[in-house]
Amino acid sequence: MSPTTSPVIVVKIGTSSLTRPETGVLALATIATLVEELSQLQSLGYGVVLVSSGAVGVGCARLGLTDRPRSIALKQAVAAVGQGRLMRIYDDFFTSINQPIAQVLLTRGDLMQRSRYVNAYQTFQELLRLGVIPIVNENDTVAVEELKFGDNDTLSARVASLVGADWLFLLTDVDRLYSDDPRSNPEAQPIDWVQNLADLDALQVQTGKAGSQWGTGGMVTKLEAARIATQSGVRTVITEGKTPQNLRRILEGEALGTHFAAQAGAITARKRWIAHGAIPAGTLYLDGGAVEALRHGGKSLLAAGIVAVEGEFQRQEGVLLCDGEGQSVGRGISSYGSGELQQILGRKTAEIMAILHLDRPEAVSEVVHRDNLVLMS
Ligand SMILES: Nc1ncnc2c1ncn2[C@@H]1O[C@H](COP(=O)(O)OP(=O)(O)O)[C@@H](O)[C@H]1O
Ligand SMILES: N[C@@H](CCC(=O)OP(=O)(O)O)C(=O)O
Repeated sequence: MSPTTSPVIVVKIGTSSLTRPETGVLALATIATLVEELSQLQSLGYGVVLVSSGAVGVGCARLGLTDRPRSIALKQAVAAVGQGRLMRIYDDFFTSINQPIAQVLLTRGDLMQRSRYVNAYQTFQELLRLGVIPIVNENDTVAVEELKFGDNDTLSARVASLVGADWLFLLTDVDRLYSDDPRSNPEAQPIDWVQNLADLDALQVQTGKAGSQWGTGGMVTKLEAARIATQSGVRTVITEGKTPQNLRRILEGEALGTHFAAQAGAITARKRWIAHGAIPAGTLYLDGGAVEALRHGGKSLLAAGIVAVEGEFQRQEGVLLCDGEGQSVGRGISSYGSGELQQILGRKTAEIMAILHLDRPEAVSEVVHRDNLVLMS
């Protein structure tokens, strides 16, 4: 895969910024300004990807529904109405300033298999090379529960990870992250810089549960998005959507919004797929020695260090790695299926040879090779 060399930014805008909360009517001035800003960034040499919510909100407004649909079928039908309207509006605005756009609708399953992930990557690369701004949303109308992103914050983070973006901007209806929901707690303190997401636990940041009336996930999913993106080496910013001019000001160095530092040691494209594309099909529980060998010894995972295997999976499927307390250690691709692993867990090479009827020690593989392993906490 040969990546584009220009810096790439992924900008996610939520329903709460695209529509007026009281009426659900489109915030046309915001959309027009966003369109102008993104086109200018594109002409300044940035690769630009827009992740836009709004299909459900716009669909509801079109159909005169005043509440967000609860049933899955109604939501999927409403999204089908709204997505077309949304793209029509974007296309009108972008076309009036000669900026080509593309619609990319994804479901979680599209990033799951390595071949589909690489395919999606190549499509984005071509679009960026052609000077097109891809506009991404979840394919809400056909997404099934098990293969859904569920919210566009984490979708945008996975897209940023997929395309190897430099920046992810999460545009919302608050100007930054606060120590608590500023709508319900006027004492909430602004947070400008997050070096490491673990720092937020120390600061006891409260995120509530839901978002605004039309939003999905609120701040919880934005923090999850920041975790996914920063682990992939993408600097992430939460800032307000009603002033899209802030994007350029931030790129020029102004301290606006909440910034999350990209984590050191950015991982390769293949490891980004292992970490954020592949869906783990099972869990391997490791003993203390194995956790230590992975975290500090730079080693591959051997069967001897596995104490339990959960789930059913085939060779070359993704697995979660956890310590004895069930805390996440990382993710990897297993060289063995779950059936074989149940037979060889805790065993040494000579025993594995006998159990699997192998004739030489070299035929015994590491369970997760170092190249197929991503450490995460
Ligand atoms: N700690 C916090 N800091 C800032 N906003 C918060 C916090 N906790 C909860 N929120 C809420 O998150 C909302 C934004 O999420 P959401 O409605 O899902 O927006 P969007 O549609 O942009 O995704 C804000 O309106 C705010 O009320
Ligand atoms: N895919 C859905 C958006 C889901 C979502 O995350 O919404 P939001 O919290 O407004 O970004 C839609 O287009 O309505």
